[in-house]
Amino acid sequence: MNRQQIPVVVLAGFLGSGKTTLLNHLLHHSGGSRIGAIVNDFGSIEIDAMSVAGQLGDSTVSLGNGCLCCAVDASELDEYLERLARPSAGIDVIVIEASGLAEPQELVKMLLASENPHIVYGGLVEVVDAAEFDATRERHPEVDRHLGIADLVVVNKADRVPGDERERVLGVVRGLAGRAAVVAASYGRVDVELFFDRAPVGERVGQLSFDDLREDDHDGHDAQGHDDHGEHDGHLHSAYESLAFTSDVPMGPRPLMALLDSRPEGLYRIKGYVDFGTADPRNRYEVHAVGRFLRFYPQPWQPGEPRLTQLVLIGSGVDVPALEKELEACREYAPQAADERSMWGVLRYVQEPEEEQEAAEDPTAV
Ligand SMILES: Nc1nc2c(ncn2[C@@H]2O[C@H](COP(=O)(O)OP(=O)(O)OP(=O)(O)O)[C@@H](O)[C@H]2O)c(=O)[nH]1
Repeated sequence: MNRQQIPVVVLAGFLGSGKTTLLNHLLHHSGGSRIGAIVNDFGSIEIDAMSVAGQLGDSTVSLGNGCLCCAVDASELDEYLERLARPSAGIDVIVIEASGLAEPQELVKMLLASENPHIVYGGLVEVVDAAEFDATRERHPEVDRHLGIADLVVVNKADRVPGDERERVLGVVRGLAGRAAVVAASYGRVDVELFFDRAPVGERVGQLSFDDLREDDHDGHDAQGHDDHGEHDGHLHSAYESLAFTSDVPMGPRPLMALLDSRPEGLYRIKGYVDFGTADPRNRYEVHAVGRFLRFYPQPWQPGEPRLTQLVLIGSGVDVPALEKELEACREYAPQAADERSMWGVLRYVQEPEEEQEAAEDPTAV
């Protein structure tokens, strides 16, 4: 193999399965290897890019708003690959984190079609949420097809399911994944070597059915700049809408929790950062909802950091204008005098750091 060629690994998986968590794990455990990352967010606020930015400086680039699989042409992707693959960047491997609604075969196809001599397709890694696996397959049978073209499947969130259930899910995934390696993980903690030293790439690509990669060809709409991707029939994201919400007025913890606690079933994914203003002036609250799972992660505001709430909400069959109005109604223009009880509803969803650490380190959980 040409040693100059940098492998480009596609990291895919349904909404909230743990792609960004896994990417951060790789970045923290890359040893002497330098990783370049391309992050493709579905919503127009680049939450994923923000949560990996800072770790990589100029070796992270963000392809925001819209699924990469529906880019009109691959030129923007090529441009980023070109930038990261330049010898002066000193990068050893490039990871593309696809949006949770992207069609992986479209991305693989783009990489195979790339004329950049410095890169080589490095395989498809699919992340699966063990706790949501059955429900996701039920709604989206096409997920089976995604697993069928993967080179490595990470069955993540092993800590969230009991041992026998984990074995059952692993068995089903192995059946669907063909010859791909299948590993269980918690918080994306996979062996980094396994991730980068994927099976001989040329051989694997040769086994991908070209028809498989070609099917779903579309007429080239530009998804960039639109939050509504309804025109890409057959693609996972065709049934999803997203809302990007930004506010420089703090959010009232009580109304926001009332909204989140009664969120409709279809509102599958929420991510971003919340400013609760005087209710907790020291911390911003990173928030993640995946299905019925909801978690807040308080983090101190950095000096000079603009106090903003930035949320991306992704769902199917959601009344987006109504949701936006409800969020707007949570803004707190005239904060009450400090009332620590107002945060109780939020704190129910804050996990003790030790608890999370234990779950991640528990050898029986992986
Ligand atoms: N319990 C548990 N939670 C996890 C694990 N991995 C990720 N999470 C949590 O799941 C939520 C979503 O994780 P992300 O890494 O943002 O998922 P993602 O696939 O990048 O999400 P999208 O980009 O929106 O598709 C976050 O709250 C994570 O902390 C895990 O192994 N166990």
